[in-house]
Amino acid sequence: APAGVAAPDEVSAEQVVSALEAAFGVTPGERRNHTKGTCAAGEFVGLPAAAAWSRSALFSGESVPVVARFSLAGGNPKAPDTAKSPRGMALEFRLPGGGLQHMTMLNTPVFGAAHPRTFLDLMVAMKPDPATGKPDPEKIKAFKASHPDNLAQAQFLDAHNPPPSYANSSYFGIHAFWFVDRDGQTTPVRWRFVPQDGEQRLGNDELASSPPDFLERRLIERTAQGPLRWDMLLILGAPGDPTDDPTRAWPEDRPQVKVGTLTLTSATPQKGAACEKINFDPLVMADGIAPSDDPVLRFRSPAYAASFAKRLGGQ
Ligand code: HEM
Repeated sequence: APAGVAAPDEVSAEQVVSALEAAFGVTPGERRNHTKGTCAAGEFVGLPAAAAWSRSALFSGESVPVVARFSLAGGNPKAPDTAKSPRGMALEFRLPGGGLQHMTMLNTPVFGAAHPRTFLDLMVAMKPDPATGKPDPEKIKAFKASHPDNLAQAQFLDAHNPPPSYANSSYFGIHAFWFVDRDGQTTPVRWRFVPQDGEQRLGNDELASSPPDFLERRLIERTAQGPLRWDMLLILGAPGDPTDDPTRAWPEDRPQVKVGTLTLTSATPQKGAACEKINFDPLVMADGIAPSDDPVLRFRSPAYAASFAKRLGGQ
């Protein structure tokens, strides 16, 4: 970059967390992003056939306890459950021997930023205009025009209404990761969790008529009725597939293999529950799964740490 101009990735975690705070305000003691959420718990059973690609203890075939958190994107603790924004599913797998594996996913197949700079610029553009209390449409327009890497996720969110329940959505790992087998051979992969309850979306009429809060209640009711399951699908990358760009999907014809099933058996409001004080940093990984060189994946870790440190300190 020319002198005095920041290179695309010269963005600090503190800058991004400050921009989230300016865009959404601060709820003391709470997450700076994905503030509204619900805890859940259950187990994951991996398929031993996945050992062909990963030696992770996830795929031993034994039951692995899971602490989960579902959420709405953004720092608004009162975000309406009809908002056409991403929904999150964060999983902490508690492996035998004490190891941890995190998967922190969204219900969009791609992300809205190829670099941390794009995410920062979006948060800056979303800061409410003091005159209206709302983001300035001109600033959003200018952001979109100057950040084409935001387009794919924005188009997906535009074209797909949100789900009526957290239980009726797929969740995508979005980034590429490396699976590492027993011999140290690596395979580029992506993954998604597909609901056995089926994918559903609110109709436009329901979008207009639904109350602001229904996701938490429906998840609690659904898990009280019986086990709630997602299949974990592994998508195998081919040579040349991008592993460093979360805004670009891989071709649809890549092999998809079922590698396990997540079962959730309970859900509770987040206050005081097990998921509340977890930092679902996606770089918390156990042996057998490794991060790609995706700059957004790498940046998430310090950003989550900055938010986590503040909220643990009561800020
Ligand atoms: C530049 C990119 C990103 C930044 C700066 C960012 C920032 C953050 C921050 C600060 C938090 C709150 C952390 C905490 O206090 O515990 C958060 C939560 C979350 N993020 Fe991101 N994020 C980014 C990209 C992504 C991507 C690509 C995904 C999905 C693939 C994602 C999914 C989530 C989810 C699901 C949560 C809620 C986790 C929980 O329930 O605790 N984020 N993000």
